[in-house]
Amino acid sequence: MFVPAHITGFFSIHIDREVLKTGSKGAGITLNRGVKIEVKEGRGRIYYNNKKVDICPVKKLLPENFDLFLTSPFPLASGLGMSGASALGVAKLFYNNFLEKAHTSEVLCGTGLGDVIAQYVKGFVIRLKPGLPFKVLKINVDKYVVVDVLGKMETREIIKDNIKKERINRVGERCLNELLKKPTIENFMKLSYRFALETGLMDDEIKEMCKTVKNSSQSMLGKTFFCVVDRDEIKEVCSILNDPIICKVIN
Ligand SMILES: Nc1ncnc2c1ncn2[C@@H]1O[C@H](COP(=O)(O)OP(=O)(O)O)[C@@H](O)[C@H]1O
Ligand SMILES: CC(C)(COP(=O)(O)O)[C@@H](O)C(=O)O
Repeated sequence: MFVPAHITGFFSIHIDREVLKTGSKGAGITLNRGVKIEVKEGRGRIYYNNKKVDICPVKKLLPENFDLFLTSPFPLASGLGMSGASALGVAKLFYNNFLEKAHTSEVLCGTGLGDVIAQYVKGFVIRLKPGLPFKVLKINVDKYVVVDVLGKMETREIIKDNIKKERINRVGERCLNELLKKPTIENFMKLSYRFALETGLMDDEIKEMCKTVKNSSQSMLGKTFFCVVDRDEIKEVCSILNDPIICKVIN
């Protein structure tokens, strides 16, 4: 079982009394790299790249008589939707209503708001309303994405902070309105960079990297640089990055 990574460029947070209706609006891209999911009979243990871990949304979904083995080129908490991908993958294996189960577990754990929906839809995904049933604009793009993970950021700490949430929502709503006027991947990247700066979430090191690479920003919510490039730009971009991972948008 494979579930794609998802990079959110910008978003706004929408909490509803009903968990299913809780989620985010915003935009992001799904990648041809993500999480490989395998299960064996066991005792409810979760392994991520062979290391025993506790991933809240996955724990809520994994039956106690199975062990779960997750493999990914991306670390957890790097803003690439690894928690959402892991939850969606496990839900697909054990539940008919897998989308609702995965979305609900992410929301209840505070580890995600819209990743699961984007990872289900794939492509360049503009989320027009929070939660389920989803309402999205899906755009297929033929682009490469180069990712450079510089560190970690715990999603839960950010989306549960009311001061940060206010800034995220004010800037995120504005970015969505702007993107809908011109729904191109280039405009998405420009607005993602603006979002990272104006919310104060932009890491200084990533800000410097973005000055040298066009169509680049920081993945939300993580300390991860990403840029959208054409094939003939890959070599030059990789030459200035620390540990580049080359992906493609998966449609
Ligand atoms: N070594 C680890 N580093 C970061 N998160 C971890 C680790 N082990 C388990 N976790 C859990 O993984 C989940 C990461 O979720 P999140 O911050 O949304 O990351 P992502 O951006 O990859 O989706 C959290 O539930 C966190 O507690
Ligand atoms: C941005 C975020 C709230 C978190 O994403 P991640 O850190 O990758 O779990 C995402 O779920 C979204 O709603 O767009």
